[in-house]
Amino acid sequence: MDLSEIRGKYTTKGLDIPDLDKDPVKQFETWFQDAINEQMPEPNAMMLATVGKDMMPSVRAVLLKTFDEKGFVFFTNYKSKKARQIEENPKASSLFSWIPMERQIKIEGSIEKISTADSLKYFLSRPKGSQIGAWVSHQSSIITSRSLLEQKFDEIKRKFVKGEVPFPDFWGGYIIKPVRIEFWQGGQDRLHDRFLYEKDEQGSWTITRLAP
Ligand SMILES: Cc1cc2nc3c(=O)[nH]c(=O)nc-3n(C[C@H](O)[C@H](O)[C@H](O)COP(=O)(O)O)c2cc1C
Repeated sequence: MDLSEIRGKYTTKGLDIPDLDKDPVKQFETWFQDAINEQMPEPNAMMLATVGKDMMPSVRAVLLKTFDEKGFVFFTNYKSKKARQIEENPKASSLFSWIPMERQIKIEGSIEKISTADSLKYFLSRPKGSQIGAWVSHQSSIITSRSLLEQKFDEIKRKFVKGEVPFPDFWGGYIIKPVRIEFWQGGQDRLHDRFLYEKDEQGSWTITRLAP
């Protein structure tokens, strides 16, 4: 299959430093709101890359659930492959790719578990089916069939038919604390705009333009 002629045309007009907020989290919020307004499917889906001690990178989608000056939070299974990699090497890179808008945002930083209290708060806000789902799946382990998964779901559903689904201690949130955030916007003739925010030792952000 020859893919050499597949090539998008980027048309967005140029972007400059004065167009950007000095605070990358505010800039992220503006672009995130644009992605919602433009009805991007699952606008909060981000690709999360982690690398364990074997140095082999691994990437997968997760859903961003909150963000603020402290960082970017998603939820997952604390026994998954990504959790093991994070334990071995608490650094992550994540990517929001809103290609129909000719935009991407890359976030890099350290990563750590959020507090159990915050994970619990979010767990309680989830629909019961998702709460049960968290119990069913030993995420990233090998399973022999889908029917086993469905059986387990039914079993757990029956078990917790009355009352609340207990909070699994192997499930919760991670926060990426960014040190670098890059905003990319496509431009004509591959003259894309790239702006890199970097956090200095004092915690202030500097912005530089990168070659596309
Ligand atoms: C759009 C989308 C959103 C996802 N969101 C999450 C999520 O928020 N948390 C999660 O653990 N897995 C999520 N997944 C599944 C992950 O991509 C992945 O399969 C799973 O977390 C296991 O990854 P690991 O084996 O690398 O740990 C999502 C998948 C897709 C396609």
